[in-house]
Amino acid sequence: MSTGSFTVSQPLNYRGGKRVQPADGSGTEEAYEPATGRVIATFQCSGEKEVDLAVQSAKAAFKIWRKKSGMERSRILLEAARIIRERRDEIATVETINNGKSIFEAGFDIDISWQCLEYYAGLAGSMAGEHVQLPGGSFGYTIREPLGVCVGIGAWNYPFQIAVWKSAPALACGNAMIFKPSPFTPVSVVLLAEIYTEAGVPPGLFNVVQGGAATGQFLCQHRDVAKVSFTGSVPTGKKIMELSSQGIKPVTLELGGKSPLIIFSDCDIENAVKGAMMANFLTQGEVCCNGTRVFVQREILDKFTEEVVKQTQKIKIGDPLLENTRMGPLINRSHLQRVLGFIEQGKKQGAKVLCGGDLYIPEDPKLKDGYYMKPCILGNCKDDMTCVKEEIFGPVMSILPFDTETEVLERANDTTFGLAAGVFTKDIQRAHRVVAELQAGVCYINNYNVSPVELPFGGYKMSGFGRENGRVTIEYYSQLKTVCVEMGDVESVF
Ligand SMILES: NC(=O)C1=CN([C@@H]2O[C@H](COP(=O)(O)OP(=O)(O)OC[C@H]3O[C@@H](n4cnc5c(N)ncnc54)[C@H](O)[C@@H]3O)[C@@H](O)[C@H]2O)C=CC1
Ligand SMILES: C[N+](C)(C)CCCC(=O)O
Repeated sequence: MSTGSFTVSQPLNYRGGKRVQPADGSGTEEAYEPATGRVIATFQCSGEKEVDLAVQSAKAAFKIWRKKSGMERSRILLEAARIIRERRDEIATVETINNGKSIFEAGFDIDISWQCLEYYAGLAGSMAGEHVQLPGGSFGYTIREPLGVCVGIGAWNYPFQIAVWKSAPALACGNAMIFKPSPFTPVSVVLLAEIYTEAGVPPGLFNVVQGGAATGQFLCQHRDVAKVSFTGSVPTGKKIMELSSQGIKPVTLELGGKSPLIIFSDCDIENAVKGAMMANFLTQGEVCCNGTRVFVQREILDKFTEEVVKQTQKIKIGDPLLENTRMGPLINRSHLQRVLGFIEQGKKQGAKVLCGGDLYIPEDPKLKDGYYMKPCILGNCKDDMTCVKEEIFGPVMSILPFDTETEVLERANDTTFGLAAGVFTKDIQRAHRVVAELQAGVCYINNYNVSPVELPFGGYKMSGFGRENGRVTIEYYSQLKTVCVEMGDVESVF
């Protein structure tokens, strides 16, 4: 498969165990191949009727699935994990074509996806409640039950992985799921739906509806939807919470961030430079938990800056399907313009471009309409600059000098976001002391942006609530039933 040649299989909705044309529509959308700017799919957004059909189909599948034992569900999810592992390169290729991230990186996203399925398959058999002894031989017990039909709404930066992070725990707990990907990246999640069917889930257990805001709203408002798990921006997160509140539906919100990465002068500089690059340049910087505010202790500011600029300039940009490419195009033209706009504004406010920050035109003529830019490092940054305060969602690192631990903690926490944070130091007491003060849901010590599926992921403050991955996520996809058992006679008040 080479860039510019991929054909998308249609239709892109998936219901009742097969691809379907939506029963009704609310407009059409186009999906692009960011590497070339080519339209790869035109598709209809699902209307209210199609959303309802998807919900009815999921309800029917839920009736079958919830009756299966945890071990039965586990076996099917393990089979799905095995198929994903087997088709890793093919799925990664589709992800790269539709998202633009390098094939090298997309492969890791697919690895994390099958690992996530294996992890929740492992937990499916041990979902259990408690037994509580009460006076007089009476007792109570709790049962952890699925919620029903859950909705997943995803962003475009990790299309396949986001769909798995939501569906693996949902299905493991015995729920059904309807997933709506971002209209920018409609393609890979349909492969996931087909894989679930091949692995043996009942038809309708995992349905896909395509569309944008209107389709998303129909899903959140549907009376038979029990829960909504959302990954995306803060403004949309607020709307989803509002819509879901009408039906008292629980929500999980994985929203944006402007995370701090604190580099102390006693760190291992080589690792800190690698960490800062991991914190800023994966998926062209379009990562919610990126550590874009890089605070560097003044003693090592020059040395660190020189090295991180040197390494950033070496990043190989270009055709994302080539094995040695490390940075592909951004998601679309308007997002590219928005990211470049942040850099322009930063310059006006006094930031200094230390490298990159402009368009990149690859030599290969077929890539000339792609959305490439050179990764950017901004020096001379101040805390109140727009580029330091707002989420850019592109390959732009801001370097901010600091002097003391107390000062840097104050500045690091001075944001409405709270998704992630990182610290590089060799002083282990300081590392834990700093982490204890950081207002962030995910903290890294001496690394950044690794995401083992065994660990919970999610934000503090306006970065959202609820968690994905880790054992705790079982609680977000299940509800607790209490059963009180009387072993004696009823002592009535009346
Ligand atoms: N915390 C996390 O795990 C992640 C957070 N993000 C955040 O996502 C943002 C970028 O992703 P985008 O796709 O541009 O975000 P977005 O908020 O525009 O869209 C996200 C999803 O919500 C849908 N949507 C939009 N309006 C809706 C409405 N009124 N009702 C229901 N659904 C609606 C979209 O179609 C899309 O599927 C960034 O702010 C980023 O930080 C992205 C990835 C991971
Ligand atoms: C995999 N990781 C940690 C780099 C990013 C995951 C969160 C996201 O979907 O942006």
